[in-house]
Amino acid sequence: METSPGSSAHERDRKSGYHREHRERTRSHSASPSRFYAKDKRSGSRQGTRGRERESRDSLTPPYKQQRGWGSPTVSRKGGSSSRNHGRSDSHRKKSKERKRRESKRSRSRSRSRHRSPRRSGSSKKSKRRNSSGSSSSDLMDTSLIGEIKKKHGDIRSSKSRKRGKKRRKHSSTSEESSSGPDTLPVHNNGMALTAVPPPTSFFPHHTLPSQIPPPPMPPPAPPTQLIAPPPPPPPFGMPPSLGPSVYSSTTASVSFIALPPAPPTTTSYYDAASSSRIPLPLPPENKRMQSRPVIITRRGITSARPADSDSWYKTNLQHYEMLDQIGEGTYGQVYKAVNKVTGEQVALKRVRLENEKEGFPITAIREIKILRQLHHKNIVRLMDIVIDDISMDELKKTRANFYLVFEYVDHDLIGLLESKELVEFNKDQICSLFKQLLEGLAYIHHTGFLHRDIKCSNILVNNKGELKIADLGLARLWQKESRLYTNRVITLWYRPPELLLGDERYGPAIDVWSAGCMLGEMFTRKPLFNGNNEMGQLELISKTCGSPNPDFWPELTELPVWNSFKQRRTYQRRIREEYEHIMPREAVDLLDKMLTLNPERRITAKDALLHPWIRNLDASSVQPIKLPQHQDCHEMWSKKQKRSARLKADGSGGSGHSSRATSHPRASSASGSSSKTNGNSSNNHHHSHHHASSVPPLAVHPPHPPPPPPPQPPAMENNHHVQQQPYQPVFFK
Ligand SMILES: Nc1ncnc2c1ncn2[C@@H]1O[C@H](COP(=O)(O)OP(=O)(O)OP(=O)(O)O)[C@@H](O)[C@H]1O
Repeated sequence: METSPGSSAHERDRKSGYHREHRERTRSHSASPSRFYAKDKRSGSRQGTRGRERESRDSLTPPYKQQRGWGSPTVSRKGGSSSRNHGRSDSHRKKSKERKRRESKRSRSRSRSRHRSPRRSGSSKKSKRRNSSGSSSSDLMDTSLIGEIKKKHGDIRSSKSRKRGKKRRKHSSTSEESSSGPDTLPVHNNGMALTAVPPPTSFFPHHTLPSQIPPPPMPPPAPPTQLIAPPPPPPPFGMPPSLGPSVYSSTTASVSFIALPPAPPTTTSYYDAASSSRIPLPLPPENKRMQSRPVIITRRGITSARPADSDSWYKTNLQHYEMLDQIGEGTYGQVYKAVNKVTGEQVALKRVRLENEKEGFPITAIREIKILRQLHHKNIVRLMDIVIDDISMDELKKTRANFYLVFEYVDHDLIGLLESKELVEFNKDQICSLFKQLLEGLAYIHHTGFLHRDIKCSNILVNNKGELKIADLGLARLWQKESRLYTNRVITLWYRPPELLLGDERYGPAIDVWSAGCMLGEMFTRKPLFNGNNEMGQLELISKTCGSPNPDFWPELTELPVWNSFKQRRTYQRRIREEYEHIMPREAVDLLDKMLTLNPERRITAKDALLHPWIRNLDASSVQPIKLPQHQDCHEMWSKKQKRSARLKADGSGGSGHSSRATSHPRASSASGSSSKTNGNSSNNHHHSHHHASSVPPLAVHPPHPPPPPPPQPPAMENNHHVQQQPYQPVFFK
């Protein structure tokens, strides 16, 4: 696989990515977090804290898939032919002994020559090559946006090469024609190329099997195909997948086929950076699209195939969404609340800034897309689509199109809730319930072979039903024990574990467990456990509560790069229990103690934490639903604005001083109060008439909601989380 260790991509990573990463790391090693944040916000990437750009395009295919041949069902043609031979010799055995001997001799030599025949092996190779002609292996693995668009919309080669392809196909058999081209692309399973088992013809009556493949033996009479759902009529333009594909399952095959309803033709086009032009994307004929693009779902493991709804990707553009509010300021762009104009479904649009043309699409965004497409879990935010601006050629010459990741919308983030003390209260069972969901999502991420590397309260989303979703996988990466060094400049400082602070580059899932442990304490105290200003300060704070790092119980400590230069003012004893026993239930403190173990080798895993008595003994039926503010979405950005305006009021300065930064943009004042709760519930609400056309700049037109009384914040909280000090950026949508 292109991304597996030892492959060329991996080698490239090692040679270029790692060295670049290492150089940059040494250059910026001692930057303080405040510098990181400032730099982050200026440059659009949190390099200092998170090292997003430093890591090379690493393997994003989890090892559990690589090792177990995930989703790669293959048909053994050999098996078919050899069984035919057996059948034939069986029939001859019944005849005279002499004849049988001669016949079996002949059959043996025939079978030998069949295996040796260069023509046959050549043709089989050729057929493989031909089969992949419509989609070369690189094409198959091409999960780039353009690659995806190609797959989605068919062949976008130049007309010249199309003609060439046509000529070539003329000489080949009809079956070859049917096996090449965009409508017969081998199927992807989460970015993995799959050798698709040819579906029984009953699934796709018009599907022509390739003639160069020797006819398979007659299968044993299969039980009739079970129709689970009849194919629905084609959805209207832009209608999302909720209308769903029809699922056919075969009890004989190890795969299921999802026959997707024919999608209506669209007029999508894409911007080709090389030619600086907008290229229309031709679509394959409607009838072909349904028949020959089965999605294969393997029956094993946690993750199945790409979600069926990914088939609707790239069929919409920004015009399908109505922007409502800005809800977050991300590393590579703003996050907006929006609504799908057709379905009324609320979504979060994460804008991908393409500031530097040379750098192209940010690697963090590519990572987030690739990884999220492989993770399907109720506690991980769902990536639904990727859309681009729909702008004219003239506009494109002057500016650049924006990409938007379309996520399911989640009403609140945890930091927004924790900081809204007047609005939200949690009891210990509710905290336990939320934390259990966090552990479930995290255990899943680790089980699939990834590290999140940025677990913190603002990346944990909670909807009005009390469901928790882990978000922001821009820093996540595939992890393989002992495989290579990783940058230690990941995880926001306050949630960063001691091994990373001491320069460890061979870390593992334990880093996320530490961050989650910090969150557990924070959910009870409503303030960060360790809010250091720099790495050494952070270590000092950790040591005060968790005890000083000591090689006696952490032998690998002496091998860590920073250990020798790490001078502590004094030696601290561990006092987690003393500090938290009066705030948290005793069992929760015990779990906290295990999660905040200094030695990562001894730290509890997410999976084991789920078995901890505090989590395991939670009686879900006795947990009262959390009373979440239905009238107000609580996100970090909103919360910061509340604090800022409270401070302004307290100062009585009325907008002078640094606060003028926050309102410097003409739209900022209306925007700042406009974290409007437009639709009450989180999903599938039909948008109300007061939503405005997307051609109107959304931030300017929404009447601000009356903000709740600003919570009085202790001064210590002011620097707790990333304060988004930047003024709103004006955004104009077509
Ligand atoms: N699906 C979503 N639904 C609702 N709000 C969201 C969603 N995704 C993100 N947000 C909000 O936007 C904020 C920033 O999003 P996110 O963390 O994904 O962006 P980022 O670029 O990675 O930011 P950061 O640099 O802070 O990690 C989140 O803290 C959250 O408040």
